[in-house]
Amino acid sequence: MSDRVVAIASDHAGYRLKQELAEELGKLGAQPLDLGTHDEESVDYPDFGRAIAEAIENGRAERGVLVCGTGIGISIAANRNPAVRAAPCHDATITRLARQHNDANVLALGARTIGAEVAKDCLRVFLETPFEGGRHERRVAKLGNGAART
Ligand SMILES: O=C(CO)[C@H](O)[C@H](O)[C@H](O)COP(=O)(O)O
Repeated sequence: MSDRVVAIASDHAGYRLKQELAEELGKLGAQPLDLGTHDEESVDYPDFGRAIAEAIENGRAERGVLVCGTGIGISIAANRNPAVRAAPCHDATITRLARQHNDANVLALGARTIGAEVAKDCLRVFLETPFEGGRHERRVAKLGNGAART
């Protein structure tokens, strides 16, 4: 994989896993763009979902990774931006399908619901799996998202 920019962000619950995944991104050949949070002090996940969405929308990052306690709240926040297709994932299989069928451009993970090794598996699959296109192209187009396919 080339050194594409992948934005990464979390709330307090996801902070530690976010740090591990930022390091993992480098090992996978991507360039992490860390949009916070920067410690475990309590913060609000919508602020970080929005930050990732803006980075995708304005082209600062090609993809995004979000971590909160469950991956749910922060993905809901990111998905309010039409440039984003954020998928909350809990294993490699669902992550693969999120790329192949949904062309997900943001991976959302729950630091309180999955372990670090599973999260790293999800990250690798998220980066390596191409969108299948074909029948899925039409369906993704109907989502109305304007983001480029990557
Ligand atoms: O999972 C989350 C949102 O879907 C958040 O990361 C938090 O874990 C959740 O909102 C609970 O927050 P807390 O203040 O850490 O109890």
